[in-house]
Amino acid sequence: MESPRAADQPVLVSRSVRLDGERPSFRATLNALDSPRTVWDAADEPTVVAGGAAATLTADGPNRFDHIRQAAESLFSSGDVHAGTEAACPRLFGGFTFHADQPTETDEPEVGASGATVDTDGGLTTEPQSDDATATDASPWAAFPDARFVFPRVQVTITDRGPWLTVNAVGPDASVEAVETRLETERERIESLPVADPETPRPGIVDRRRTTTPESWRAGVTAATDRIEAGALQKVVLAQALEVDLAADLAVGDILSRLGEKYPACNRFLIEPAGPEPPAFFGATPERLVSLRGRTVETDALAGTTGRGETPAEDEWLACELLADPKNVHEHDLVAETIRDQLAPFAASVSAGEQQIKRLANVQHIHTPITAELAEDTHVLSLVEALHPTPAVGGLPPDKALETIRETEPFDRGWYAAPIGWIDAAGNGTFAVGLRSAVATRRQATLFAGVGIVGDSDPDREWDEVELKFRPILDELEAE
Ligand SMILES: C=C(O[C@@H]1C=C(C(=O)O)C=C[C@H]1O)C(=O)O
Repeated sequence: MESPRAADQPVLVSRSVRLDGERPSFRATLNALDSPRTVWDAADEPTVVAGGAAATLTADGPNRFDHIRQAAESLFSSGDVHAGTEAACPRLFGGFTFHADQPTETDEPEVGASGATVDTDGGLTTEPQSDDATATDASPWAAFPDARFVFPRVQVTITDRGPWLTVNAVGPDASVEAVETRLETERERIESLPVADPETPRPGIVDRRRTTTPESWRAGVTAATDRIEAGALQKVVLAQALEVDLAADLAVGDILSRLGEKYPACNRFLIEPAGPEPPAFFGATPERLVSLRGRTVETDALAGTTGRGETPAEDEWLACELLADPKNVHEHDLVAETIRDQLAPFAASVSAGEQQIKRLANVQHIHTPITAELAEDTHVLSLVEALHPTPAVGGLPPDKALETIRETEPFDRGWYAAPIGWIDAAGNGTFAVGLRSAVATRRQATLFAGVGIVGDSDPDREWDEVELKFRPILDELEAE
């Protein structure tokens, strides 16, 4: 049964089926899917592993959130969807750059009425879409536009009650019959994947280049604290990049699988642009930007950091010291207050929980959970736009902080510290902040880590905090 379609409108067809047998291995599933691949694994949500692009939405510039929202609404409005369970419903996965006006090097296919570029696969072909960027481009972000969302061709959703498979198609040639046939072949393929398979060893690092020397870091932090003391700025988050050459090929499935074991409270993600050997942006971030279900919003203020102890008693001591430290509490309070202010125009009510400790394998953070009930129906991307960047990754006031970041950091943040997540047809979604992350090609990775600077920040202690925040990814790249 086909839905009516306008001749000039892309049509979306989506079908899902429950997979039988034991859940296939995460790595085997990821490795079996075509690029561009997506991984999304957030607390209290089903894990999604997806591949291929039935449609790709891209947008540039300061209005990128709005352009993607409009393009997504238009895409989903043409839907002929049978999902079987809510978790298997078709979704768009992607993200944004940190700054609004990155130079981009994408192809320019047809531009949709929304201002976003909508590129469909015209049905169910298996040709990879073309992007010009290759591993030899100077910026690791050359293949990442200001905003990019992929509507996957194949989506495997692992729920508490078992795995589901979704197959999507978009375009004038998309047909229910072709999608149902593909659903059957993909089901056979995924069900026959191994439930366990051997991991490859960590690749090892042969060379590393830090963007920032200890001297230039000290100078940058001191210039920022001078600005704060002069009253022009309250807080700024300064970051560093670390570029490493790998001794063996990067196996992103293995890295994500180990990150999941070591950082179970974090949100794992993988985003690939298109191309035969696309770069990958991946990580395990502790920070949720926002999640929206209906009119209920959940978010987190996460800022203020200390290390882990050698013993549970030392951990506890460090946590108590962190919660009593005026510098870290000030840094945290600025974030929590700003998030509440940013949500206020949308909300009938906003409430913040108790300050608590979020304890990860490498660090401990101060964490305040924040919830809100919206006054009216709102798309998750409108909230993303209002919240990004929070002072946990930008600063206060936002304009002065962004100016300081641009003047100080000698590299492009790209998608680091920016919103990464998913949206569905109803405008629900979850977005994380792309931290504890790297952008990598087969033999090279660039890692990012930043710290909040307030008036009494000490450059050397902040340097040590950057080191701790590189650890999650660095540990997975260094040979044992
Ligand atoms: C900027 C980063 O982390 C952010 C900064 C923190 C801080 O300054 O204490 C803590 C958590 C994050 O909000 C990063 O991990 O790169």
